[in-house]
Amino acid sequence: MSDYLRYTLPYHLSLLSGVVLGLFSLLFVFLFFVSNLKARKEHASVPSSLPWVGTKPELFSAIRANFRGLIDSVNLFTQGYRKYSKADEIYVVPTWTKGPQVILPPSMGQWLSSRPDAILNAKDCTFETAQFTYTVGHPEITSNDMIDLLIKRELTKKTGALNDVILQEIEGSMEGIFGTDGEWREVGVFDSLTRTVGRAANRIFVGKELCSNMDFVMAGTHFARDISVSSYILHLFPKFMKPVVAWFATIPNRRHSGIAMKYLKPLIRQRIADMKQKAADPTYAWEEPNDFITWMVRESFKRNTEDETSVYALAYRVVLLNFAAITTTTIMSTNALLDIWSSPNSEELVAALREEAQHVLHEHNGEWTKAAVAKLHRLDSAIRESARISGVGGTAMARRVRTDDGITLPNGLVVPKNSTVGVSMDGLHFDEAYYDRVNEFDPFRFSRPREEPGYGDKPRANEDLVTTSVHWLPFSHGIHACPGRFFAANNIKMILAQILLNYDIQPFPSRPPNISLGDISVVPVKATMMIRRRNVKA
Ligand code: HEM
Repeated sequence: MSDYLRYTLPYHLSLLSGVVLGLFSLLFVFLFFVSNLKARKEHASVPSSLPWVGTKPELFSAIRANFRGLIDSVNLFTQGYRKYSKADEIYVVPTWTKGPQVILPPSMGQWLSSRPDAILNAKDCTFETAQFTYTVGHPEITSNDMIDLLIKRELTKKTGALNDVILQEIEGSMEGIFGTDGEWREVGVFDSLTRTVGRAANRIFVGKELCSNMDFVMAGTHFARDISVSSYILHLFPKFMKPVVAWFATIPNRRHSGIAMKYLKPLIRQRIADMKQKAADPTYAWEEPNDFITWMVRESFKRNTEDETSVYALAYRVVLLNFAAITTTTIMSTNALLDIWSSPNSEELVAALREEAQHVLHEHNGEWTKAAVAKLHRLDSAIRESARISGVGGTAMARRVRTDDGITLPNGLVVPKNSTVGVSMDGLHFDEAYYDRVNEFDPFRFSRPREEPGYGDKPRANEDLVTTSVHWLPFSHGIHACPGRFFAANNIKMILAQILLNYDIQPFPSRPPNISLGDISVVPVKATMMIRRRNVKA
């Protein structure tokens, strides 16, 4: 028998590999057909009078156009902007994750930014793009108001007042990763900033003990990455196949959110118990931490549904908060660091930024108070300019039409229910009508006017990092402008100021390029930098 097996094994193996290959080929062809049908249906929902970019009369034209939207979207958005937006016309871009995007010209930006959710919905769009139903689940938690409310009512109001504890975490993280001995080290830019941003923000989200636990912090950021990856896969499939595909595609999502939940649940259970005991007995020897968990538990005491009060639901909200906060902040920090240290005159630029940080810190007795961070005008401008030139691109202010009869745009065109409308971020960020020398990274573009004599007397639009406009859109604009931007901007400025004050980075010979993926531009996550401590610690 064993001789027979040995003799026939190669034959059986080749037969098996043939069958497997055949099955995969069949699956591929099936997917291609099904995806093309799905894409055709989506494309047909857009008013036929509108011009498209990125489509051609060719076999399987719909799925091939979407594929072009996956690999070449920056180019498509820019082409469309130059040809149509500049002529005040509307155009359509095929995308992989959002379906066809109806792109409005700048003249309709302000109108778009102020439409109420009942007509043009922001969350419908985010949820569909990231396939929240499958990648995140828990619709009762994701569509609840508690996170947005607490960011606006608590986090933003306290931003600045908690900088002393945030600084401790920034310093602790940097000393651990960059060293204190003055030796040059090669470290990943994105990785080191993820850890620092994650630890600093989580100091305010979950408190001192958990924020420096990298198993927890990295699980949160991996969960954010898992959501993107699994959503890209799911966009390939028609609705009826998604539940099955999602079960496999979201295995990492469940694993990483599970790790974060493992740490969060006991913390929240204990906080609820302590807060209840303190309320019942004011002499109870326990001091309430000033963090997001405390604010959230306090808010949950006013609510009465399971989705707003259970330990699970509250813990899951913190996972979602990490999803919204950490990778976004890390991307903006990474772009700013790469743009500053790759600029042609980076030595002078770094010297000017460092001089500002030293001067401001000295003026504020060595403390990064709210007022001190607000005075970092040059650094603020450099980050804002980096977000303009290296921003994520794609569709900004993307909104889904909610109303059954569709929506009538300002030019009279009716766009049907479930279409997605928005504006082109890169088109606007690179439009000469709003910015001079659009392709140049001009770090002091926004701070230069402030340093001119007599600036105080000039009536000028405020152009700080947190100020959104229809032509500066990294945080979006209007009723859904990112509520976390005050906290994010505060932390990015403190992180970069600490690097300027305490570390040397070797300038990059050229800017490690961002890559275009889906309808966005992604930072080079593998780029490394040479960094050393300046003021060596004993
Ligand atoms: C540099 C960092 C960040 C960037 C670039 C960013 C960007 C954005 C963008 C583009 C939106 C979509 C707005 C729209 O639909 O028009 C958004 C929404 C949101 N962001 Fe941020 N964000 C950042 C940091 C944060 C942080 C730190 C938090 C939490 C503390 C946060 C919480 C949220 C929430 C809750 C929403 C949903 C708001 C709504 O639907 O009304 N973000 N953000």
